Amino acid sequence: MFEVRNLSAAYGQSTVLHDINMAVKPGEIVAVVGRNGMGKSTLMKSLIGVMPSRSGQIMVDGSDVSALQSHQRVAKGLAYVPQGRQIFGTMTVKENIETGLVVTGKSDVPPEIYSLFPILREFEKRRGGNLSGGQQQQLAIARALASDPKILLLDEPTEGIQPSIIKDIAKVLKEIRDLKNLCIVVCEQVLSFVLDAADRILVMENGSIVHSDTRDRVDEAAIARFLAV
Ligand SMILES: Nc1ncnc2c1ncn2[C@@H]1O[C@H](COP(=O)(O)OP(=O)(O)OP(=O)(O)O)[C@@H](O)[C@H]1O
Repeated sequence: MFEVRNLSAAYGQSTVLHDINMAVKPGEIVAVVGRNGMGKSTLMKSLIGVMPSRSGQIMVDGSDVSALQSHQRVAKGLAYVPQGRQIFGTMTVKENIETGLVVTGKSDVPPEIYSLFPILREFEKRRGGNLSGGQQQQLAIARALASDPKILLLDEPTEGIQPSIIKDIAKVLKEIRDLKNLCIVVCEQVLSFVLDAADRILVMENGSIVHSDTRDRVDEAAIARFLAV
């Protein structure tokens, strides 16, 4: 179980996240949607610990990780796929995935990762920088999975990806959820992707969660209005 309680974060004097609360069950995909600048990336960065939170708790299976550094949070089961993917362009595909293995003590890429992303096995020896955007996104997800997480955080995985591949990313997230029973939190702006992938949708405006819907009872028009510029 992943729980965020009254999380706030600020850049200097400017508070960007206000009392965020969410609970994500194993096997659940929760999407946080909102327009540019509403605080989605700040939320992700605070959860993984690349940015400190100001107050609140981040609970992984009942223990608060909010005072821990990022690598310690990864050891506790959090994994992060950053916006823009941030893969290592000069390293091979295999080496990129191996960077995620460090906390597990394993040295070989688990076969299930290559089963989820067969293209990465095929391109194992290629440099990450030579992959297409969609393939790099798969690589970033594979690298995150290599740490054998309980909670997977993804920041705008569809950014810069062509529509047909966006569908594939939604499909693979659901496969990962089913295979590993993970808690998945994904920040997004692409409504079709969210409707495809998420079990629950939270809307963020100006650093607060202002609306929440389960997928089966979603009010698409209401969510679209929040996303309209
Ligand atoms: N390093 C920073 N210093 C100061 N303010 C920042 C910094 N990064 C982001 N902000 C501000 O915090 C707010 C939230 O930004 P954030 O990047 O979290 O939004 P977002 O919803 O992820 O948007 P996007 O989709 O563009 O990434 C914005 O007002 C932004 O200008």
